[in-house]
Order: sequence, then C-alpha cells, then structure tokens
Amino acid sequence: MTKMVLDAEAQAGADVWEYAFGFLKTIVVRCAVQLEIPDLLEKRGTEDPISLSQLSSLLGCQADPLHRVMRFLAFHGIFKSSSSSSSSSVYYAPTVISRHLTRDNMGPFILLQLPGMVNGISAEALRSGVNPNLKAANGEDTWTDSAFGNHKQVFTDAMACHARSTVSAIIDNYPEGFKGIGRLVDVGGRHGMALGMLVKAFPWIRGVSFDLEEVVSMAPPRDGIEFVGGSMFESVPKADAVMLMWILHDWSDKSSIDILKKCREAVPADTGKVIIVDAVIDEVGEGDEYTGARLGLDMVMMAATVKGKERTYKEWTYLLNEAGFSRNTVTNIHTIESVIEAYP
Ligand SMILES: C[S@@+](CC[C@H](N)C(=O)[O-])C[C@H]1O[C@@H](n2cnc3c(N)ncnc32)[C@H](O)[C@@H]1O
Ligand SMILES: O=c1cc(-c2ccc(O)cc2)oc2c(O)c(O)ccc12
Repeated sequence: MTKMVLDAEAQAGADVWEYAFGFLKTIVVRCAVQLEIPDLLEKRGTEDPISLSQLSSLLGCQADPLHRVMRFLAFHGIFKSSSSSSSSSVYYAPTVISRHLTRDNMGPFILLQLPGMVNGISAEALRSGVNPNLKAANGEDTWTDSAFGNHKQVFTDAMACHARSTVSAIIDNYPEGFKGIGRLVDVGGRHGMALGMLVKAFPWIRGVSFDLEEVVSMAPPRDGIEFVGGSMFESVPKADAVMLMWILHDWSDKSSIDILKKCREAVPADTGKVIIVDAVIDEVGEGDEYTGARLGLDMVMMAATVKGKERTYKEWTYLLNEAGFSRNTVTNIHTIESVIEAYP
C-alpha cells in the first residue's frame, strides 16, 4: 500500500496514536534484549538471516507472538525482515541499530528502563512535587531505598554499559583533561568500569572508585583500581582530581552543592579540579543529535529520582558558584554528556 501524502491535520490524526502507543517501542525492544535476539542475529550476520521457525525453536518462544514482535521491530527498523520466494517463511537479519542493542553494547541499559518509573511523571507527581514511586521515608536519598534498586545487578550492568559508551567519548574527545593527574577518585564509580578504561588509556593514573559500602563490597577486583566505601555527603577521598559521572543529575541543587563542596575539599586548592560528566541542556541553541536523548534523560530523572534533573549551563554555573569554585570550562565530547571542569 503506498503511503499517501496527507495534509497536516490528517497526519496529526495518525501521529496522535504515537503518543498512545509510543511506550511500546521500549517494552518490545526490552523483550528482544531479554531474549538476546540482537546478539543472536549479530552472530549470524547480515548474510545469514534466520527464519521465524528457527528463531522460535532456538528461543523456545511461540512462533505467532514472536512473529508479531519481530514484525513490529522490523517496521521500526530494529531488524531487517525478508521473505523467501520459494516458501512462505520470513527471515530476520541484524541492522546498524540492533548492533547497539547487544549485551556488550546498550542492551543492559535498556533492561534498566521502565519498571518503577510510570507514575513518576503524572498529574499527581507534578501537583504534589513528590515522586509517588519512592518512599518519602528515605527523603531525597533513593539510593538506600530498596525500591530504587541500586543494589541490583541490573543497575550495575546498566551503568557499566553507560560507562563504556561515555568513557570512550571522553578518551577520544577530552584526553588532555587527564594530563598531570596521578590519583583520580571517581565518586559514584561503582565497580570501576569507567576507571578501568581510564587507567588503561592513561597509565599514569591511580584510580579510586568511591561509592556506597554496599556497592563497593560487591565489586570484583580490578587491576589498578582501589575501592573505597563511604558517602560523598560525609567526605571524599583526597586526590589530584575528582570525577562525578552521572551523579549530580540524580540530586537537587542543595544536595549537588553539598556534594560539590566535599569534592572541592578533596582536591588541592591550587592544582586540583573536579571533572563533572553530565548533560548540558541547550535551551537557546539549535541543539545537536543528542538533544532528544538529553531531554529524555531529564524525564528519567523526574520519573526515577526524587529531585534529580538535567541542567542548562546557567544552572551548572549557579551550582559551581554556590559550591565555591572560581571558574569552569565545558568540553563537548560528542555524546549525551559534556565534560565540565571546575577549579577550586
Ligand atoms: C547513576 S549511578 C552512576 C554510576 C557511574 N558513575 C556511571 O556514570 O555510570 C550513581 C552512583 O552514585 C552512587 N551513590 C549514591 N549515593 C552515594 C553516596 N552518598 N556516596 C557515594 N556514592 C553514592 C550510587 O551507588 C551509584 O553507583
Ligand atoms: O536510565 C536510568 C534509569 C534509572 C532508573 C530506572 C529505574 C529505576 O527503578 C531506578 C532508576 O536511573 C538512572 C540514573 O539514576 C542515572 O543517573 C542515569 C540514568 C538512569
């Protein structure tokens, strides 16, 4: 059926359904990642598409619902489907998008999404200013709220995905930022995925992954990385520089200022710096290819945290001034985040 050229009103009548059913893309992609379909198709490659019956048998899934899921994903360009001229079989092959959904790419990050988020953005939440998903008992600190799931492997796997992706961008676009740094503390560094990549790229660095005790106590040993448990609201281990990657966006302005003050105290007043890796929302410019992802991440912060948010450069400058930093620079690293360097 050829796609008709619709006038704006008719197109809007069709597009509105996207706002009813758009959430299904994440649910269905999440299902494909759970089944490791991107990995299976990637292993076979584009020259060896798999039939529905083979896929159904390999996955132990009913053919009919699997066909419907694959049909939906092929329509949205996640997989490539083709049919055989000699039989009624349908075949599936990987695409440039499905390559990013494998378990060693962004697959585990997709598995973190959705559960526990739905009511975080609702009329009730916007009117009350309270995220109904999270127990008020924990105040702003969702990280010790079991409902948040910080202790779960799915969170560690998702953040390792994120670290792989963002630290690659940091190494490619901001290598100069690590010259002269001996001891680097990664606040909220979890199991050291980011530091492991940084000390490999910059062997002069001695890395310290600082995180909650219940997180670092589960961290497998990692060459060149020391693990220290504690709270960034109490004190941060001393270092030449401190990194905060996807930390401050989880917290309110007040908590972020408190964290930044502890980080400033941990580095030398004359030669130290704090390296913030977080999104900078561009409200006035044209943005770039990550603008949609940054605004989506801001909605995740609203849905999943008590007072987390993404910030504009003006909002970052307010935080840094309040925390006593004298000056700062911003580096575009061509991914969802930028690197903000803050100097005591
Ligand atoms: C969103 S994760 C970011 C992980 C990693 N930096 C990354 O970019 O993928 C936030 C981290 O902050 C840690 N965290 C939360 N509260 C903390 C605290 N009071 N002190 C130190 N770390 C904390 C969490 O355990 C978690 O590992
Ligand atoms: O992308 C995320 C998702 C979460 C998240 C999702 C579901 C939950 O039940 C809890 C948390 O948290 C994130 C986060 O804290 C962050 O700093 C970046 C991204 C995400």
